[in-house]
Amino acid sequence: MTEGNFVDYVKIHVFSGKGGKGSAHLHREKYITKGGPDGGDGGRGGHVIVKANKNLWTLFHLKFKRHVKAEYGGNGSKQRSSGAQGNDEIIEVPLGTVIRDTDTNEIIKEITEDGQEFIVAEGGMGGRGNWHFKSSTNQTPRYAQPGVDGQEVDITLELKVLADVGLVGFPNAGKSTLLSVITAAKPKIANYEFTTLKPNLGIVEYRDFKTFVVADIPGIIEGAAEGKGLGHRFLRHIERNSTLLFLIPADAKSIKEQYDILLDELKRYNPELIDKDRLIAISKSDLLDEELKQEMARELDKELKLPYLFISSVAQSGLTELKDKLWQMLNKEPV
Ligand SMILES: Nc1nc2c(ncn2[C@@H]2O[C@H](COP(=O)(O)OP(=O)(O)OP(=O)(O)O)[C@@H](O)[C@H]2O)c(=O)[nH]1
Repeated sequence: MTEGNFVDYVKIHVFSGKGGKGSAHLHREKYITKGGPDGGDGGRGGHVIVKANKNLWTLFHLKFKRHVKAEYGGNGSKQRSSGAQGNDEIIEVPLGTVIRDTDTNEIIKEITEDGQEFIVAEGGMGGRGNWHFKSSTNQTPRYAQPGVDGQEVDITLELKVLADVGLVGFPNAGKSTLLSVITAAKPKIANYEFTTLKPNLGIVEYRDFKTFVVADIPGIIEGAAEGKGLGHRFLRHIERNSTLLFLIPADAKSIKEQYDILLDELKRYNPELIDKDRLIAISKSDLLDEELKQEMARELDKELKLPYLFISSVAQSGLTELKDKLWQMLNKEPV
């Protein structure tokens, strides 16, 4: 799908470079005295490599790239000199990209770590020059190997969106409204297994093209009561998720109490979730006047042992601070 700059599916035809020819050069003097083949080896053809870049979040830059072709290896030449290696072609992709063989639809590789490289089409080996064969009785002095052909593959790149921030809150807390005001695009989710849960995912475009994905996690709370199957399937897709955002409406009877209930549900559901960083956003804070807000803040400072902030999707307040805070939490050095 394509929405703005968000592209999560592209097909590319890749060719690696053919290896250079080995040289069949004969050195005149040596030919007479020592049997003279001195042709060097051909260089390897360029590979086509898929490489992970953690600063990317979309396949948009590949949208119009139908073909990627790496350079041929250079031919060998006289005096045993080897041909140049063909330049590799690098296709940069975000983390979470799955590479498939377009013809068979088989997964060739999943790109999960920054800097990870995977050769999708290997450059052909260069041919050996004739000097390798000079003592061989069954080759003529003029014999040198041709370069090996490059590979030609159709690949499909698919971006599997993993959430960075999991949004947790009871129905009516304002989750959908928040997502609609802080996110720019909605990743395609139709093909994923957790579709039945209809998680609400959105991409937050943060300053300077940095982005993160926020997922409303309906399955966690409701799933806890209904049985764990569905929710667990969904959870696999939020494994990268490193921060939990609790959304609690300002008109809740007690913020602390709602938070404790949500946390308890999460813990019962999957204790590992509790290891993630947590932030509370008090939604619908436009319902509070300044005095009330300050009173509430004084209380929360005493009661809560985690950061919180007031936001309002309707009044568009506190949203920049929220994004800043989330970004900061997502990018802190691991302890
Ligand atoms: N005053 C005020 N109302 C809000 C705000 N955000 C959401 N609401 C209202 O709160 C109600 C629930 O909002 P939703 O965004 O649908 O809440 P949700 O958490 O997604 O609810 P579920 O889909 O049931 O899980 C709606 O009537 C919204 O209009 C806000 O910032 N201020």
